[in-house]
Amino acid sequence: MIDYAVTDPATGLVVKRYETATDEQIATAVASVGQAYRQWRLVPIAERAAMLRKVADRYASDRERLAEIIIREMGKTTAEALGEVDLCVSIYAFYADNAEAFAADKPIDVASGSAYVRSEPIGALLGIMPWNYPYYQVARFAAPNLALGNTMLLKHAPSCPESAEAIAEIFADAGFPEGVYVNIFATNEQVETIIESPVIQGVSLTGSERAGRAVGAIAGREMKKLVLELGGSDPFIVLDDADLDAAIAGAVAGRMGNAGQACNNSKRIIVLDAIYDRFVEGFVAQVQALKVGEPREGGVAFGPLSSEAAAAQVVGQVEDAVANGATLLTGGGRIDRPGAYVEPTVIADVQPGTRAYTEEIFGPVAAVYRVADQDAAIRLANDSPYGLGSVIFTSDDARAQAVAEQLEVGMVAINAPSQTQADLPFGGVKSSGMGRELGEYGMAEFVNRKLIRRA
Ligand SMILES: O=CCCCC(=O)O
Repeated sequence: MIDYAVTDPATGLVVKRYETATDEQIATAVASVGQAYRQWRLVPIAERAAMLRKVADRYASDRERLAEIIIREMGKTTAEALGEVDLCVSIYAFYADNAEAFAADKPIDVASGSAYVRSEPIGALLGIMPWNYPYYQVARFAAPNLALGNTMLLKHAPSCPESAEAIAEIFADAGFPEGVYVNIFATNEQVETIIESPVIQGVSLTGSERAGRAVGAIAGREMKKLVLELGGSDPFIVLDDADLDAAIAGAVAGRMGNAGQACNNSKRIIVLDAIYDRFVEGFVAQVQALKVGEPREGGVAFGPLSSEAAAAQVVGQVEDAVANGATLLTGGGRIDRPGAYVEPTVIADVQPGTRAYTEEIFGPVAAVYRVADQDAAIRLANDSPYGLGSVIFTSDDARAQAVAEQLEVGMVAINAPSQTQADLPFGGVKSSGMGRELGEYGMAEFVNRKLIRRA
């Protein structure tokens, strides 16, 4: 049985417990999103967009209170929590401004007669979202799909029930009719039943590869459209002509943001031999200088990890790496204080075939790799089951372009750490998932592109 509860990772104390839904409540919720869809799809898109604008305004006006909820739920720093709320403002505003244009009819040139494609919603959807960005993960699924006319059930992470309720309340206050956005505290068994329901036409999951495979298997069996945004072990490639200071600062920010708990953190720092020693010296010094502490304290780089289990898992992965030939350059352990704190860590010499080489490490641990040249960097970058994002630092744009074209990933950032924007598509290939969120592409997944032609 999943236990929905807020447990403050800075103290380990349970703040509040929530009731898991009964099977009857789930059945009612499924029926309600199915019924609401019939009306919601007929509401003019401009009216749906206007409601999203109200959602954006509410995130903006309530940002401190909303930020405090996620600090308590998963230990994010105040600055990062406020940053996440602001990102949500931009996402809801982006779809409020652009949904109508994205959904406009698309004429097709035909030899005879006329034809166009109309973008229609497909029905009620299920969203399954994780704890690492409790508001933002929901926003990038909900905003484009509500604008398009789909309705949705939202199953949030068991550790995020307070933010899950806050999100549902914001939609209700913004005027979304009952049944258009419905939060559910569901079990995994109930999730399977929901996907099996003929009411549900699609599933979007952001989370672990394991969860993605489990939900994907059910959705595949039931022939439900699927978007998966899973893990990553993003390469951060530093070529020998890179601006070293910028690359070091970018690698620290790209790896340690959100305490290293983002799918698109730069988890593997791949550095050309010619500058490796200088890079590592500067990188380790900056990682050691990071202040880790109570998430509400000014100047902290990060607070605790999301839970005791998360901290134990990360430290276990580092210990396993070191036991299998990796070198610990700094950190590697728990911080001696109550709460799920882990030291900022750098490891080198990670051996192919070991867990740290292939697994995603979801915490403040950077693995640095020395490679002989650009081709070796590309080979190593692609030697991963994942293919989400990537970063290239070089002062030669032609080299950046050549490397970008050879990386097996969904996103490439040149001379800057990965940064999410409402208007840019987000997603990966290989075990990082399928489909795209954000930008125009984010409204192009759960859509019926209906052809209408005339003789
Ligand atoms: O875990 C994935 C979160 C993505 C964070 C981002 O978009 O920056």
